[in-house]
Amino acid sequence: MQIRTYSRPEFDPYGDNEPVPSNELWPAPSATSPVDADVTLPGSKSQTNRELVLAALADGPSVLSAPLHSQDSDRMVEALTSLGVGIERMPDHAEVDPHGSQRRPTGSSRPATPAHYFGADLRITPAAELTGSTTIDAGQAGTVMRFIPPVAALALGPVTIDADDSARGRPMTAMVDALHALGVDLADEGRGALPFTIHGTGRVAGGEITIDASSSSQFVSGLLLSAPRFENGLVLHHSGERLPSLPHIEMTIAALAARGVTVSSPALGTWVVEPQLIGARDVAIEPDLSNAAPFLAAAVATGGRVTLSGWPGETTQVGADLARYLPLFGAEVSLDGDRLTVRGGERIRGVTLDLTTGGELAPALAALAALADGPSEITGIGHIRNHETDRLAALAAEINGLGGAVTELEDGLRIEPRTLHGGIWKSHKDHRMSTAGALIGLVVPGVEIHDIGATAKTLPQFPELWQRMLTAPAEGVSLP
Ligand SMILES: O=C(O)C1=C[C@@H](OP(=O)(O)O)[C@@H](O)[C@H](O)C1
Ligand SMILES: C=C(OP(=O)(O)O)C(=O)O
Repeated sequence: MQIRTYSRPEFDPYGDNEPVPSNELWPAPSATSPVDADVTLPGSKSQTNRELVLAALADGPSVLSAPLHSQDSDRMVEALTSLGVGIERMPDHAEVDPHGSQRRPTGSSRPATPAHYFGADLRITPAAELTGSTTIDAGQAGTVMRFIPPVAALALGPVTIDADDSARGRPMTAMVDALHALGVDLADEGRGALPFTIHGTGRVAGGEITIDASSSSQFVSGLLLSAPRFENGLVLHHSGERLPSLPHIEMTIAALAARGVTVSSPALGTWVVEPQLIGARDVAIEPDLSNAAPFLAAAVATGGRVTLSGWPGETTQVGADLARYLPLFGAEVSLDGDRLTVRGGERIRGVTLDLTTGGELAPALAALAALADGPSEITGIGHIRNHETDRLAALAAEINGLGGAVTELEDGLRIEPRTLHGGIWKSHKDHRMSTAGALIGLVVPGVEIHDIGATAKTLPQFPELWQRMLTAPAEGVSLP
């Protein structure tokens, strides 16, 4: 067992030593031959939840096409609805081709059905006035707990924001301090954590503030998304030593720009937003490239091929970096139009990787590294101890539980090559832990995942899609 000195205090990597009920175990399917599959995935969580917020604050109705439908997006829809925003599920596209070709619904001016269409489009109608007197459940969604408080501050009346027990420990101090500094009346009893109540007056003064966003980029994104609606706009400085997940901040700035809002950055770690209208706009959501990580890594793990359709030509999604990370493990990556293909090599190489910008990809890449024939070091990801679980502790515990040799570093993992064996892999209520375990289970017989249901956070179809990747490769992978 590794000595853990850095873990989140409440983290218990081995669980409570209670036996896991066998009916809650999901036997991870084994790949009996190299995977050879076409895959289609639903919309990006990060884009869906940003566009929901921006559409709610915009100057007219917007339609989101091919949004994600999952726990995280449902929590965002419920939060905005309870503040008075109109969100309507539009009738399903008339002709859905789940295998990727683009078709226009008959007799409709709506855009062609995107290849990654997995459920209703959404029409969002902003409220004339956001209303409080409500309680919002952020569930496990970091995007809800960090994007909604500034929106709630714009509402009239008290808004209490809470989260799942497992998520109440995620950092919120930067947001609490920011809102106080912006003149918002927020009662958190000095805890700097959820739950807290914001007593909105229908307006936020705005101004110049400094925060430490080193524990999550979502504080910056959350403040920028609402800033155009602050009376004096926002000048935001980040003061901490590091700033993780920069592409997610770029995604926020790009989403604002597409709605006519300019965010200037006169210096590194400073953003300026003038008070202005947020434009109404119809937006097509891209497939979730972070959720693509375990699927594309499956090609590498099995020495096979996986092709993902709907790969965007230009994107701020950090998952796009998989195209340069997977070759480090020995894969070949090629792009043909919107189809990205990953082919695994004869062996899986160990890697040295700084994942500061893409911590979200760490569970899948660490699982792949645990299957490599050489040592790996993945660093720059101390902040992922603040994700759904302490991911560094959880990955070390679960990989070591299968016979691996993983050492926790302060900001990463060192992974030595070992032959892994079957056993129980706990998800720690973390969707990316569930999918990382499934990846290892492809090539290590007898891996059983506790709580595959955790994948509902961002990809409720994961078990079916994963199974189909193995059993229906010729037809492609998709759900009707
Ligand atoms: O803004 C976003 O959509 C996200 C930002 C990142 O958060 P952190 O900066 O906390 O890592 C990422 O890990 C998370 O999954 C989604
Ligand atoms: C860290 C993640 O989620 P959240 O948006 O809840 O922070 C994640 O999806 O990997």
